[in-house]
Amino acid sequence: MRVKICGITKPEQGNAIAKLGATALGFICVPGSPRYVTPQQIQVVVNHLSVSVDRIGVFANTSTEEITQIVADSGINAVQLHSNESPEFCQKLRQALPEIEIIKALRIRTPECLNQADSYLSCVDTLLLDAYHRKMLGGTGKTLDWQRLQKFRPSIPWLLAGGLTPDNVLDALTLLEPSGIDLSSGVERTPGDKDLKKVTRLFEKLGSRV
Ligand SMILES: O=C(O)c1ccccc1NCC(=O)[C@H](O)[C@H](O)COP(=O)(O)O
Repeated sequence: MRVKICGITKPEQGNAIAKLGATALGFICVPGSPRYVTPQQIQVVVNHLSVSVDRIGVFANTSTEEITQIVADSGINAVQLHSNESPEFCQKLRQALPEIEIIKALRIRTPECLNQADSYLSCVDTLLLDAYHRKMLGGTGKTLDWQRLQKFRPSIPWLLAGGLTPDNVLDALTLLEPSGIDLSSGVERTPGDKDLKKVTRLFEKLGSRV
């Protein structure tokens, strides 16, 4: 199972989290987020990595040109689209960046929002389900209603996000079988400052599932 730890801002934390077992690190390329990092800051974290992990840039309504530039400048190998990007936009991005994994995040406000997934299946590699928040795009700490996701079985891989913590992750995984999980605020001290003790506890809980 993939384990993405998102909102990395510090090189030493990124490296430690990768060594603890994360298969992907997420970098917030959304100005205004308390976890925002520049392409140059991402590059420093990437250069510090002593193990191989996916490096996922998180974007919100950014142009294909800007994303392409940030990919070139930062060393990321996957792009997560976390706002209202259309399937047409995803298709355009795929043409611009054929070698890069494209992850489309769906923020689930009502059970009907899950139906949006169908229109992205042919133009992205991976889906991510996150909780909806009126004012924040991500990193909210809000959980999804896992019971209602039990019939969500898309034909492409998907990641479960939204309010996961070392304490509740096994409850979620008892109900659901995502291809991976994504955590941010549940393993932090403050936004952008990861708590390595919480990350360690997460991997202890996950055990052989990773
Ligand atoms: O984390 C942010 O600050 C953020 C800002 C703008 C767009 C997306 C953002 N995060 C996206 C993520 O992938 C988070 O890991 C995801 O929302 C889960 O966060 P959490 O509920 O805190 O585990």
